[in-house]
Amino acid sequence: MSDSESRPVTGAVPVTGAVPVTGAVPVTGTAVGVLGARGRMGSTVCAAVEAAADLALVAALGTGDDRGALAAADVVVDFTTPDAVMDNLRWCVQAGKHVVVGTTGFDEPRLATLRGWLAAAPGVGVLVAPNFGVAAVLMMTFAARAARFFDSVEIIELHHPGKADAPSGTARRTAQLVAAARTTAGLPVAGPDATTAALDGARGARVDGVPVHAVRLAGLVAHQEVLLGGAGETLTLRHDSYDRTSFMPGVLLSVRKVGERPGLTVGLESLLDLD
Ligand SMILES: NC(=O)C1=CN([C@@H]2O[C@H](COP(=O)(O)OP(=O)(O)OC[C@H]3O[C@@H](n4cnc5c(N)ncnc54)[C@H](O)[C@@H]3O)[C@@H](O)[C@H]2O)C=CC1
Ligand SMILES: O=C(O)C1=N[C@H](C(=O)O)C[C@H](O)C1
Repeated sequence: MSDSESRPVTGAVPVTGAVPVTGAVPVTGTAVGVLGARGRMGSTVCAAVEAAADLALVAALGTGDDRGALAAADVVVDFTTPDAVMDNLRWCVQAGKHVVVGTTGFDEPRLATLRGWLAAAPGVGVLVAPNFGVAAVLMMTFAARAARFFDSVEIIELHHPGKADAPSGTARRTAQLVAAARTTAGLPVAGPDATTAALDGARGARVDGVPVHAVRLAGLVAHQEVLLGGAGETLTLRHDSYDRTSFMPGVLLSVRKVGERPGLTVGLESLLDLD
């Protein structure tokens, strides 16, 4: 969503640009700043923070706003773009801010860079999660556990047409988890496939060897199917986010916990006590 399509956030703090708290308003609870505050996710996060009794929204920033307005924040939440997020992260870590990152685009080189910045900022915590939906995390976890019992696995991710990237961060992470589980079990990552694709892309893209297919369709929000197939049977794990409020419990949990976890945490599952 462009900033010109910004939507209002209801609550005490009008989110029409940088919203610094100058000290005149006493802040109770954890002070939260949001980057990407006028986007689809950022605006939803602002509303969720404002509705939480133990959190206070102290800055809501979009493209071009001065990050200095984050001075009052204990925790910064970033839902911007894969192009913008690393610069934001470097700024926040150097400023000593804990960060919760929902923005996608994190590969190993990016995570390594982030670890390097964090090594120079002891005590600062950053949590990066490709999906804050609890059901989505469960779907990824179940997929990894199921992967070794089947011959084949493929992933279909389906999203709204405004999504900037493909494949989704969730699909990438799912494929990585599935591939790792199959490798650990001594199985080939890719299932049997005798097809010669007549057109590039007809068989999707491979992420760590797992075929991933991306659909962009009006009316959708965020959805994923993991298809697992064996002798005479299949298992389909499907997750649907029908509304962006589905991500808010995970975002707020992360905001509350990130300060207790110095260094880098990847994935919401680290906070969910899954075995
Ligand atoms: N981890 C999760 O659970 C979820 C992650 N996402 C990811 O979050 C990201 C954002 O998604 P949407 O909100 O749908 O996109 P969006 O396009 O609606 O919002 C992004 C906003 O960030 C702003 N922005 C760009 N650069 C900025 C900067 N340097 N500083 C401040 N603001 C900046 C843009 O102007 C825009 O308003 C994407 O990477 C998406 O894949 C989306 C949904 C859930
Ligand atoms: O852009 C989105 O909308 C979403 N992005 C994340 C991703 O790429 O996995 C999470 C969710 O799928 C929604």
